[in-house]
Amino acid sequence: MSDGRAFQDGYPEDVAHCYGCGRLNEAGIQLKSYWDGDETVARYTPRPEHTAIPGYVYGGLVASLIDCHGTGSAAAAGSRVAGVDEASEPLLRYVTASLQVDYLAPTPMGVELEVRGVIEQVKGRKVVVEETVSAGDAVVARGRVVAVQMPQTMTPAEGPVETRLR
Ligand SMILES: CCCCCCCC(=O)SCCNC(=O)CCNC(=O)[C@H](O)C(C)(C)COP(=O)(O)OP(=O)(O)OC[C@H]1O[C@@H](n2cnc3c(N)ncnc32)[C@H](O)[C@@H]1OP(=O)(O)O
Repeated sequence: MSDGRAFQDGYPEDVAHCYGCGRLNEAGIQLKSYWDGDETVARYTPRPEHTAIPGYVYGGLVASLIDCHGTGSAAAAGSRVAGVDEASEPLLRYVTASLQVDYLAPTPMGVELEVRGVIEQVKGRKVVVEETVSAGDAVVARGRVVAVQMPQTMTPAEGPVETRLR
């Protein structure tokens, strides 16, 4: 995994509150994604409240990891193509247009999960990312995210962060 700034730490402050990946959302997952060669990677250990059946991870959490690793990977890939300095400048903002998830095997609790992304396409305002989620050697889910640059009309709500998160 490459060192340096996580993709999500490059989000502008006014859009850093996402439940899955916002660094300013203290109640959230705060997923961190990085380049690993041409692929992208994030690691996360689910918390007890992410339980489905005792001993197994809630599928919505797995989907959230795919979602936010996908949009983060899109931000990094799209910014790279646009010539943004990924180490220091704010990354371009991407939102989820489509999220597909296939659950291949039960996801065990108590294990660090690895999310891997492959950038399938960068085209105009759109980035497509193919992903896997693994628990140890087992691939437990596959996913696909179509991310599109955040529309101008989707402006962040006014007011303090605490109010926005209520
Ligand atoms: C910045 C950090 C934020 C972190 C975000 C974390 C992830 C999130 O939870 S985001 C929240 C959930 N997502 C949303 O609320 C988005 C709501 N949807 C929208 O705002 C719009 O529909 C949006 C932006 C996705 C697409 O807008 P629009 O400008 O109409 O796109 P449009 O110009 O038609 O399409 C662009 C490309 O995307 C494709 N596309 C658009 N929607 C979809 C879709 N649902 N499925 C597949 N492809 C799609 C189009 O086909 C087009 O591709 P191509 O260029 O190859 O023809």
